[in-house]
Amino acid sequence: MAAMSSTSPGYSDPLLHHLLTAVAPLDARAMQEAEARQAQLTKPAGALGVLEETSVRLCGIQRTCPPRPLAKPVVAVFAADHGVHARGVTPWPQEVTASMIENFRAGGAAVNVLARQVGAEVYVVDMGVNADVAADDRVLDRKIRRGTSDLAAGPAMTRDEAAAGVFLGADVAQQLVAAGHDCLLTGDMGIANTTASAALIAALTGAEAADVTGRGTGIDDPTHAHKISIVKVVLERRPASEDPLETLASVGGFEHAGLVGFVLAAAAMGVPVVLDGLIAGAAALVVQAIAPGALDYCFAGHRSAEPGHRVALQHLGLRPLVDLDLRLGEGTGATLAFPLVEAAGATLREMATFDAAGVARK
Ligand SMILES: O=C(O)c1ccc[n+]([C@@H]2O[C@H](COP(=O)([O-])O)[C@@H](O)[C@H]2O)c1
Ligand SMILES: Cc1cc2nc[nH]c2cc1C
Repeated sequence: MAAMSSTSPGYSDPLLHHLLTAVAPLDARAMQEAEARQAQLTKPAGALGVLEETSVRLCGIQRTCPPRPLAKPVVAVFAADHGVHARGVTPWPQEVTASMIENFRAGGAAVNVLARQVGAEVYVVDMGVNADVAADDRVLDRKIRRGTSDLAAGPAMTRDEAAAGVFLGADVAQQLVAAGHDCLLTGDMGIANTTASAALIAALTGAEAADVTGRGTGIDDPTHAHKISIVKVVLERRPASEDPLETLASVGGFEHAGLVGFVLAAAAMGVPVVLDGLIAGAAALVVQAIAPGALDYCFAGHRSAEPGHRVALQHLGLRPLVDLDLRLGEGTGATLAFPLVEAAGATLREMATFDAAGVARK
């Protein structure tokens, strides 16, 4: 990955337009072939449940049936800090974002362990951590600013910063795919980012603050009530006329912006994405608002215990592959779910048909 560029590409709304128009519809012929093949495989129709739909969509994404094996998965952990941290919405000090990056670098975080289990590589992308983070071949410097502004007081970032984040995230996806990665898994790290995620989810779904604001890393009842009141303040101060990029700039985080670009670019390249939890769900709502077809390239890895994630998934129309009460982020849910996506594709590639196996039909 030494070839990965350390400089930022330029950015502007025309570039965003290009990224959006590059997302093609899924390949209908490959999906029809996949459905027909599923019907020939030695099992009662539909008996592989969600794996069947997953396998069909994988064919649509890769534009071929059966789908190619997903041999080189990668998790990109988008990391950033948040001005709203100063409002006391989380019990954890902000420096935990930077120290967890060192833990990722050393291979000791949960996502590193789970990624080793499934043969995925882990990259960290510093989108806006409020600390000096050393870049190396696994920790990429894409820092826009050292943390967003306080979203309760005004916009978290400028529209240009949000667009920059989208392009930086897209650039990371492009470089990972150029390096041979064939399935992109989303991850995130950012103390206080569940507040920004709740605000994004409420803004983009119309849900009430109280229905999307959870306990994040773990907060008591008074802090939870305070966090809900902060999200309410954010929703009230937003202008009604925002477009999705403005909403991202207004209430999101730099990691959300990076994730938006990462997902859009993966879709534009025809590469499947496995989404993680609450933070990825919030970013995916921005993607849905600007390029709904890009969601066809996304699998919801899991459902987080955070209430806002349930709301986000419903609005996205995505069914989570696993539901294990995880509420960690980092890409842990996406990484755990990745083998299910690959298993779905393997059924189409490897299962015998009724004719080949000589099994009688009903
Ligand atoms: O992904 C999730 O569903 C999720 C749910 C709760 C917490 N997190 C992680 O916890 C951190 C933010 O929590 P908080 O309480 O500081 O807002 C951030 O690093 C997230 O990755 C992540
Ligand atoms: C320790 C710790 C690890 C995390 N991983 C993702 N978010 C996190 C938040 C905390 C506090």
